[in-house]
Amino acid sequence: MSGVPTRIGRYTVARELGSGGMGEVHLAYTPAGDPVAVKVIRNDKLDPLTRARFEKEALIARTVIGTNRVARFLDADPYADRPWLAMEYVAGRTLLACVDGDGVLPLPLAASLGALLAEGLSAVHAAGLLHRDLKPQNVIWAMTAR
Ligand SMILES: Nc1ncnc2c1ncn2[C@@H]1O[C@H](COP(=O)(O)OP(=O)(O)OP(=O)(O)O)[C@@H](O)[C@H]1O
Repeated sequence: MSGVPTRIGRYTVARELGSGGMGEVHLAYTPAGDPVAVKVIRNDKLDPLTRARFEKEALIARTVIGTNRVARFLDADPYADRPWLAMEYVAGRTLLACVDGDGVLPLPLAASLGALLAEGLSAVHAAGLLHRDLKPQNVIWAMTAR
């Protein structure tokens, strides 16, 4: 973890789940012990432009509704020293890990997955947000039915 505090907002950080161009995503827990995923802007991305983009995304993310194909927005502080956004933790494997581990998806499964992704993306677009980075690392095959 690059200088990430052990507490972010009311959440206790447990471990890093992954990282991307703008931030790191951590598994953290609420005071009640429920898991959440908290995205924090990377130390080297605290420039005004990235902050402004993150602020806009956090504002819009709370308006994504009507789908359980997108991790639910919970809370955010885009004005913190290290701006953060908390969302529902989705336990499972990324699509990349599934394909790397198990091989290419059978066609009917790939087609169903495409339909589910389109459902999630259309809810994101309806909220006025462009994903801009849909890739197998960002698709999580949830362990439990949703
Ligand atoms: N809600 C979540 N629940 C569980 N794991 C998650 C969640 N969100 C992200 N992750 C994990 O964290 C990794 C990094 O996510 P992140 O959103 O930072 O990816 P990115 O799109 O590459 O980043 P960026 O938007 O900064 O370019 C994902 O590949 C996934 O494994």
